[in-house]
Amino acid sequence: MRHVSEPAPLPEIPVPSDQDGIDLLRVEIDAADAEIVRLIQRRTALSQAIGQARKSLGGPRIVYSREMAILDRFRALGPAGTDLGMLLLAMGRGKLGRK
Ligand SMILES: C=C(O[C@@H]1C=C(C(=O)O)C=C[C@H]1O)C(=O)O
Repeated sequence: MRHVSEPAPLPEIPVPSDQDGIDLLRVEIDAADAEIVRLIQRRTALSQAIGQARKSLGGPRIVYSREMAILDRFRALGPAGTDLGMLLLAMGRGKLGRK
């Protein structure tokens, strides 16, 4: 099976000393947010496709061991990271996640 490799470490960001420097960082934040939204949409679609496949194959709705492994990765971002990971898992469940 193909594995997605870990992304390269991020370069340090020098603290800007003027408004132009701040504006430049804001351009990068806007680009990062757009990419984050795109990736969340992609992640949600991937998760829902797997959920639908498992439903039609008669498998479980949720695989807790896999979800724990995913939350481990988000733990690197601190307590808010775990919350974020849980939100992403909930988005992936979509209709399947509702009782
Ligand atoms: C997508 C899957 O199904 C569910 C959704 C997951 C997710 O969004 O990452 C993880 C585990 C399962 O509860 C999977 O098993 O990989």
